[in-house]
Amino acid sequence: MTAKIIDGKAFAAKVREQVAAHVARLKEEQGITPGLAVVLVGEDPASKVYVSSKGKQTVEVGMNSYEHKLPDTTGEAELLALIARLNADPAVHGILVQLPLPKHLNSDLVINAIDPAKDVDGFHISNVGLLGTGQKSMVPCTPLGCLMMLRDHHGSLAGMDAVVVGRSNIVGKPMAQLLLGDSCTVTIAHSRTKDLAEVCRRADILVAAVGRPEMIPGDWVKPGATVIDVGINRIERDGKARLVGDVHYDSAAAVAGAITPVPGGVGPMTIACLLANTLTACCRANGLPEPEGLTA
Ligand SMILES: Nc1nc(=O)c2c([nH]1)NC[C@@H]1CN(c3ccc(C(=O)N[C@@H](CCC(=O)O)C(=O)O)cc3)C=[N+]21
Repeated sequence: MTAKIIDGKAFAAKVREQVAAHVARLKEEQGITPGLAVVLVGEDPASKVYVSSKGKQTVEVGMNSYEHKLPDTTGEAELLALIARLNADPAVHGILVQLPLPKHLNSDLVINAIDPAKDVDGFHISNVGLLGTGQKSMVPCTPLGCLMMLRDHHGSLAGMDAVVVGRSNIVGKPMAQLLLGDSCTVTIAHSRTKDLAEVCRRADILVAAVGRPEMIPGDWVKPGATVIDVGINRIERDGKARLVGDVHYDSAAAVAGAITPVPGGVGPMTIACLLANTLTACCRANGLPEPEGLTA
C-alpha cells in the first residue's frame, strides 16, 4: 500500500480561511478585532523565524499582532510585568510566550502568570486541568491540529487504538487527552517503553512526538495505519540542510494508510490552530458564539 498524504499545508490554509471569514464578521457586526501578543525573549534564530511567520499570518487573517521582543538579559520580574500588562489589555485576546525561554527564567512560573482565558498555547495549569477533566479549555495548538486532521480523515475515531510516542506537556500528554476524548484506546509510549516497536505496531493511529530524527521505521507501522508525524528535526544530509520528522517517511509511507509529511504536515496546522485559538478566546471574552469546527 502507498499511503495517502495528509496535506497539512492545504488544510491549514482552509483553517485560516475560516478564521479570516469569522474575523471579518466580528469586525463588521461587533466592531471587534481579535489581537494576539507574541513574546520572544532572546535571539534564538529558529524562534525568530517562527515568531515572524506567526505575526505575518496573524495579520493576514485580519487580526492585530503585537510582537514583544525582549533581550536575552530580561529578568523574571520584567517579563512578569509585561505579562500582567497584556493580561489587563482588552485589545489582547491571546498571549503566547515563545518557548524555550532562556535558562535563567522559570517557564512554569511565566506560563502560569498568563490569564488562562488568554493562554492560546493551552499550557497554563488551569487549561491542562480543564482539558484533563473534559471541560471547556484552551487546547494546545499542535495536538489540536493533529486532531483536526485525524477527524477529517476518519470521521469518528471511536474505538481506534491510538499510540502516542512522546510524553511532553506540549504535545504527547495533551494529544493523549484529546484522543481519549474522541473515544480512542490510548497508549502513551516513550523512550523507556519496553518493546516500543511492538507497541507501535498495535496502533491504528500512530502519533510520533519524540524529537528524534527518523526514529520510527516503516516496520513499526501497522499496515493501513494513520501516521501523524509531529517531529521537526533539522539535520544535514549529503552536505545539505534538511527538515525531517520523527518517522522514517519513505519506509512508513510504504505501509501506512495515511501519513503527514515533514515539512507541510503538522507544522503549518500548529500556526493555523494558534489563530483559531485566538479567535475562540476573543469570542469567549466577548460572550459571543464560538467558531464552529475550530475547537476540540
Ligand atoms: N509557546 C510556544 N508555542 C509554540 O507553538 C511553539 C513554541 N513556543 N516554540 C517553538 C515551537 C515550534 N513551532 C512550530 C510551528 C510551526 C512550524 C512550521 O510551520 N513548520 C513548517 C516548516 C518551517 C520550516 O521550513 O522551518 C512545516 O513543518 O512545514 C514549525 C514549528 C511552534 N512552537
